[in-house]
Amino acid sequence: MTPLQDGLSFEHVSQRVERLPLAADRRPHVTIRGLSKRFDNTVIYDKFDLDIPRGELISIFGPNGCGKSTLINIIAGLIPADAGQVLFDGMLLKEIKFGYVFQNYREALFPWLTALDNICYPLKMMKVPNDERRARTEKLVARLGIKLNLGLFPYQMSGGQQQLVSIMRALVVEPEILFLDEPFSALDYEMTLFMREQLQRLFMESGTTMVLVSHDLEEAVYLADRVLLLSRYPARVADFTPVAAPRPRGLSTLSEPEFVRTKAHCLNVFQREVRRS
Ligand SMILES: Nc1ncnc2c1ncn2[C@@H]1O[C@H](COP(=O)(O)OP(=O)(O)OP(=O)(O)O)[C@@H](O)[C@H]1O
Repeated sequence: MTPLQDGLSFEHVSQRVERLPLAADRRPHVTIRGLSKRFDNTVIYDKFDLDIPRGELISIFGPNGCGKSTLINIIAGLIPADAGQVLFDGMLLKEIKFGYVFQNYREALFPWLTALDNICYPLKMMKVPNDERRARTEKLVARLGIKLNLGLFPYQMSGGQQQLVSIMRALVVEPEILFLDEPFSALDYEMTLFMREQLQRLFMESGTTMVLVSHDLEEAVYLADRVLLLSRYPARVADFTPVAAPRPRGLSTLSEPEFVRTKAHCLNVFQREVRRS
């Protein structure tokens, strides 16, 4: 067993996990039409259109400040668009269940609640009875194969464990879509590698559509079914690159010729967009 921080180990995440079949149809899960957003005089999006396929993990990558976080924040309803429409299978955000994982897990968890109570919290807001809340949370943790003492408070957990609790809290409501804004950027490298495997496992287990903002091209390609490459603002889709590598992906994936080619292609598109400014 490869020991990691505070009782987490690589062993259980390295088990081969069979990928749940994707939904047979490839109709878009999210449709974005005519999205416009400006901050002061800066136009970040101008009549932006995008389809996000169902059951895929989409990484968003692009030049600094191009509008990656703005895009997921608008889709997730955290900030308003100036114009345009975002629909989820034809429904509005308020009609669906979704989750959001913030970069700053330290501020995202309630420090006075245990891991279990943090994860249960959204169910409490949904007025799910206490017994059922606990049962659903324990079932989720067991299903995901995560070894974590749920009686610990955030200050007793490593950064990775806290972020894992944040992700489980987002998943406990069985969201149709999960948004993650640079979820690992505050973690050290060892924990980042571990958490990538955890996220891949969660994605394969749940089949939830996921939209991830990443600053790390290798991470963006490694985790994604497709990489959304944005131009500088006003942002447009520079490319929406499919990543063909089979799952579960591991360290050997990084040196496979197809993976290396895909990453090089994304880097070329990125550099073209950076030079365009
Ligand atoms: N609330 C705001 N008020 C004014 N300008 C903002 C606001 N939020 C974002 N911006 C600006 O809009 C642009 C896009 O911001 P956003 O955070 O979406 O970019 P990003 O691609 O996620 O950035 P980064 O690569 O730095 O993470 C940036 O130039 C940013 O300075």
